Amino acid sequence: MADAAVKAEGLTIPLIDFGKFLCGTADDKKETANQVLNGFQNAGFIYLKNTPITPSFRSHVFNTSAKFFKLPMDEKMSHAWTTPEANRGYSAPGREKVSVLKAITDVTQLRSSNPDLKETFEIGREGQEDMPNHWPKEEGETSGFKPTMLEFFSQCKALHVEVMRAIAVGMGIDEKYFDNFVDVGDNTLRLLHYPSVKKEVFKSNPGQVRAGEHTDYGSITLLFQDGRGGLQVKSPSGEFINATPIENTVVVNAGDLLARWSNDTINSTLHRVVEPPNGDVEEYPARYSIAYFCNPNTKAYIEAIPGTFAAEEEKKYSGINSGDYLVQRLTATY
Ligand SMILES: O=C(O)CCC(=O)C(=O)O
Ligand SMILES: [Fe+2]
Repeated sequence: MADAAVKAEGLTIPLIDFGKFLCGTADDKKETANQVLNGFQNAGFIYLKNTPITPSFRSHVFNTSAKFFKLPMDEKMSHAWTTPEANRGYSAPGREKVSVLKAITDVTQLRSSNPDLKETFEIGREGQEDMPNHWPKEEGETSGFKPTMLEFFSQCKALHVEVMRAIAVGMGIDEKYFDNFVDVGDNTLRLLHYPSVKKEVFKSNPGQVRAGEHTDYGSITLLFQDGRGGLQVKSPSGEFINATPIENTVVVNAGDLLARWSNDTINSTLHRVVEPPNGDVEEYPARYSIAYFCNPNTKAYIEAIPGTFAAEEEKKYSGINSGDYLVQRLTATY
């Protein structure tokens, strides 16, 4: 059994040694794969330690991200996010309101009441001619930004493939079953900055959050958080539970498309970012996190994974094109 990273109100999020999947004995590998799959089938969330992404590189990526957010607003706005199809660039605080509501009018109402207290910068697969990435100038504080982010993108892409292999092994299907579905790397690297905020802001607006409750859309999300706290995951009994940071772990959660792909045997669980837990301050410091949203290839056709249904009529969803699904979801969010 894996240790628990989080355990409260019927929510158990396992802390899994992923090194044992990558480099362990055959038994270690199978046992770890089972832990990964069980975590996604129950909490919808897992914590991974001992991934190939080193602590020193991770910290370099966080430092590089912070330098981008320190740029003047007009420079950041010159890289503004434009369309759901491209899903690249900078979003100023209040621009995106993630929400469980899908109607655009409702999202607009929500956005004007309690905007998310965050700014983000999104990077997609490099080299897509019709959707170029935005890159800050390779000079001054942001010199080295592009090679750092491209390297991180590619390390995360590789980790996605390995986590999908663990799911396959857990399911008892061919370890490489998902490889051809995820090899292109149609993923999104999102840098997040939650600016420092006075405690008073939360006190005077009980509904105020740093990021509203939502599920992610794709296959899995690799979430790298700093030590500030505030991430919460919804338990089966409906309570939001702190997903307390554990140094050098990667929080991984299943997204809606993986839930659908697994015929709802895997859970895509609601989560949000709220006022940090240690409230004995006048002002909370800034929080930084990085979400790497993994998706099946844009062109992949997604229908129930073998073994997640016994008979045709047990398939809960019709097949769908991955890219169409994601654009549809993103269109409702911005
Ligand atoms: O910042 C975090 O810890 C969570 C971010 C998140 O859930 C998202 O961007 O989808
Ligand atoms: Fe999320």
